[in-house]
Amino acid sequence: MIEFRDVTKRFGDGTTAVDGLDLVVEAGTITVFVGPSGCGKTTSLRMVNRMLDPTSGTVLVDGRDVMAVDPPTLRRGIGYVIQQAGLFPHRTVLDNVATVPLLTGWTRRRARSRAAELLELVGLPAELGRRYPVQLSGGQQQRVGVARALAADPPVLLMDEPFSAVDPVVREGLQDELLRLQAELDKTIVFVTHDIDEAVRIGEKVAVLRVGGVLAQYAPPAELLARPADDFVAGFVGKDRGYRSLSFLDASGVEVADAPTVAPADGHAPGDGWRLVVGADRRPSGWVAPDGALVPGGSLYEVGAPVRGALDSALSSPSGLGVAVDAEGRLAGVVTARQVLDVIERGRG
Ligand SMILES: Nc1ncnc2c1ncn2[C@@H]1O[C@H](COP(=O)(O)OP(=O)(O)OP(=O)(O)O)[C@@H](O)[C@H]1O
Repeated sequence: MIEFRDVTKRFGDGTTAVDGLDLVVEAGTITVFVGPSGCGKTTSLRMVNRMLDPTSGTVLVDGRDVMAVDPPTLRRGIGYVIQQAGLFPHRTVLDNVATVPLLTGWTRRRARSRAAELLELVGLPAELGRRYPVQLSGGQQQRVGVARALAADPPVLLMDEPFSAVDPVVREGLQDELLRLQAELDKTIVFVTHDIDEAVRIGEKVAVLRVGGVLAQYAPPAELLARPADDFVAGFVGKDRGYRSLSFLDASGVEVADAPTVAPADGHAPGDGWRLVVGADRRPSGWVAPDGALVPGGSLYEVGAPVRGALDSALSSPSGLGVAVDAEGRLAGVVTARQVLDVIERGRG
């Protein structure tokens, strides 16, 4: 657990970067600090591992005031990942990851074998270990950065805009990977970003800061989107927050109905209404229109997934019927947008 108790940081030139921050980061969770440029996110993060010291107030890690622990000892228990990974350019990928274990006195052999395990853990092929950082893509470098921070198996991980230098598709992949890793490793992670979409996607709790380093709201993402504390938070979480909040409501309340289906081999004769093309494996592959034309399907959604996927499936379907599948991709049934909206309305209670 990490606790900020009335923490203020003022720099020599009089800038107040963080102002009276009170906040508890629960152990084993991902907490995201988000806010506009200059709102004190990085400053707050750096007070956890003593790259900066507070002007007043206390930062505690597992109940201990960080000021009472000498920085090298403190940092051994705290991994740190930054934008563009911050890898050593003249060391191989494997040696980059092995750096911290070597510093803590491991033999070279043991450190390298741990590094190889970690590369696998973050989803990188072993042969990349022999390359130099410059020979990797941005996304691969970020993975190496994460592997390096995990090398000493620290209980706490600080991540400062780790994925902001990569394009949106790679970034989503890295976010998924982080969520997968966290499910396995159960670290206490503080993650800084200025991107609200990233914050609500990966954060279990999100702290929104405003310029001047004041905490505007600290809440789980669904609550932040549904009930912003004030106009600043509402503006920051954005205009389509109503739609985005559908990512947090599950679609299991949406009853699926049987769909009229045809087998691919049945041909595409004109007929009554739309029919879903379903193969022998029960996987849907498109629609036959009433005039017999074959039309590609809209998006599919998995039963029990967030309601956003169900609504998108219905809205994107040429027939107006969203297609639900099970975990193996087999047809479960169809839904209309109206049904999904009814579930959303009921969810408002
Ligand atoms: N060493 C310093 N000396 C003086 N002012 C500083 C120093 N470091 C940061 N600041 C100021 O403190 C405020 C908070 O900076 P910080 O880097 O924590 O913001 P941030 O929210 O992480 O911003 P960004 O998203 O742009 O990285 C800013 O006004 C910044 O200019």
